Order: sequence, then C-alpha cells, then structure tokens
Amino acid sequence: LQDFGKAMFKPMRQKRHEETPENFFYFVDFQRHNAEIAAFHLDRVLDFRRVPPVAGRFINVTGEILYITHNEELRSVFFNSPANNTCFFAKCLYVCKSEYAVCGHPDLLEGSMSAYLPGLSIAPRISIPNPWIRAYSFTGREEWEVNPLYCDNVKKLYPYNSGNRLLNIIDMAIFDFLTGNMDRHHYEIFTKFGDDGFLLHLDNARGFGRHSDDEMSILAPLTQCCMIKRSTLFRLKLLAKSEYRLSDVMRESLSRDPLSPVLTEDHLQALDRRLGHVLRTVGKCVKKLGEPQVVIRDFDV
Ligand SMILES: Nc1ncnc2c1ncn2[C@@H]1O[C@H](COP(=O)(O)OP(=O)(O)OP(=O)(O)O)[C@@H](O)[C@H]1O
Ligand SMILES: [Mn+2]
Repeated sequence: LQDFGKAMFKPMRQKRHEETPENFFYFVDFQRHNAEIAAFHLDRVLDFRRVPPVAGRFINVTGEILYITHNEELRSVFFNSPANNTCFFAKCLYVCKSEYAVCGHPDLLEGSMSAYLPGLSIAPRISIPNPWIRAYSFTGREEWEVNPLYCDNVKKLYPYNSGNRLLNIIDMAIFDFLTGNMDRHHYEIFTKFGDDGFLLHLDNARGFGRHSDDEMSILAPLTQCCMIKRSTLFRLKLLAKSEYRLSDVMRESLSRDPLSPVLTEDHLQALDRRLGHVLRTVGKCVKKLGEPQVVIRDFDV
C-alpha cells in the first residue's frame, strides 16, 4: 500500500450460495473470501476484537498488479485463459500449478483484503497448537474426540492451568462454531502480553461453508470444560434477544461492506440457530454443575 502497509488478499473461490459439497473433508474445503469478511464482523459483534480488519474489494488484476509490479517472477505467473480472462497462479510446493489459478472477469477479481499485522520484529507473536486440534487425515482421531474427560487433562497443563487462556480457547471455539470453521489447528498470540495475551483469530476462510448443518464437535471445548467467561455469556444472551438478534446485527454490520450482501440469508439464519445451541450447552452445564463453576468472572476485569 502507499503507506507501506500490507494487506492479504483471498480471492473468491466459491459463490456465496454454494454449499461445501457434503463429501468434502474440512481440510480440502475451499477458502472463502466472504467468510473472512463475515468473521471479522462477527468477531466485533461478539466484542472479541481478535480478527484484524477485513473488507471486501474488487481488484483489477491487470491494472493493479500486473502493470505496476516490478517483480519479474510475479509477472511470469500471469496468463490469458481460453475465455480471455486474466489469470495468475502461485509458485510454491503444492497446489500451485496453473490448474489452481485465479482469474479475473476479464480483469476484475472479487476477494477479501485483511489488514496485515506488523512484522514479527515489531510485533512478535507465536503460533501454538490448538489443544482441540483435528486430525489431518481421513481416519485419524485425536484424544479429545474419544476421551470425554479430556478437558481435565488440559486444565492441569501450562498455560491452561491459570489465567484466561482456557477461557479464551473456549471463546474461540464458540466463534468457530458459529461460523462452522473446523480449520483451527493453531492459534497465535502476541508475546508482549505474556501468557494472558488474547488469541488472534486469524484465517477464518473455512467458515460459512454449510448453512444447513451445525458441526457440534467444534464446540467440544465448551461442552467438555463446561466453562465460559461471564462477559461472553452476557454478550451471547444479548444477541439472542429479538431487539439485538445476531442475524439482524450481522446483516446490518455487513451491509456496509463493498461486497454486500456478504452472507446469504441461510447463513445468517444459521447463526441464530447455532447461538441457540451454545446457550443450551451452557444451560446444561449450569444445571449439572451450578452457575459459579460454569460462568467465570474474567480474570482481567
Ligand atoms: N492479517 C494478518 N496479518 C499478519 N499475518 C497474517 C494475517 N493473516 C494471516 N497471517 C499469517 O499468515 C499465515 C497464513 O495465513 P492464512 O492461514 O490466513 O492463509 P492460508 O491461505 O489459509 O494459508 P495456510 O494454508 O498456510 O493456512 C497465518 O498462519 C498467519 O501466520
Ligand atoms: Mn490457513
């Protein structure tokens, strides 16, 4: 950008009304530009504010990239398709052949732009495996999927045995459950704030793939630990009220994006339904364990 800032662009790969095919594993699912945009808005509506700003945009791949770049290698991956659209592909180890190119129409390409965080020397951060990580294979099972008492182990382990870290993981699970994102292998935190730093919710492009289905396993950290921050629960309850219905707040928030409508009505409705699931899950925990054990006052307020 003119001020030397950077943005990360994810091109449109799937139309908004298309659902992820039912036989697709989550790890071969498309990355959706509109999911990145919607996740940013949802994160703000939930008052987490852990997703760097994302906005939709059309870029002219010829005028805004090919004609102005001084990078020979970048120029070399551009080509004209048989339909006379301008396309380009990435050079990397896998899925980087011309078959996976993205194409303008003929030059215009729809996508999401995420504000890029400052470099690691200015804002150091580390990537940490999600305790509720998913197997990256057809048949693999992780311990949390087979051991209902898995959370008891996590609770004893550093850094989940003190402070907000586990509650932040549960916040992230609720966030991912609402969007339907199963692709959360790692999370990142800024090191500057120590162990109690907030979790960055980066890479939300695999959400909003299926509106007709709620993937309950994403909620495992909440279901298994039966804990939630009081502030999170308060916000979720507010968004379940008819005056502040989550789908309505999201529709309004997203209406200001240049690519509006960002989400189909089906996906907005799914948010309300999933919010209901989250609140019922908390309700069951409270019934079983009592509110003081389940609804936790944040350590930082
Ligand atoms: N807004 C951002 N600012 C700075 N770094 C970012 C941002 N978003 C993502 N990253 C970094 O870039 C990496 C890749 O981003 P992301 O996961 O969104 O893309 P991807 O296409 O899904 O890549 P991968 O296949 O490696 O997961 C992330 O793991 C993260 O470390
Ligand atoms: Mn990713």
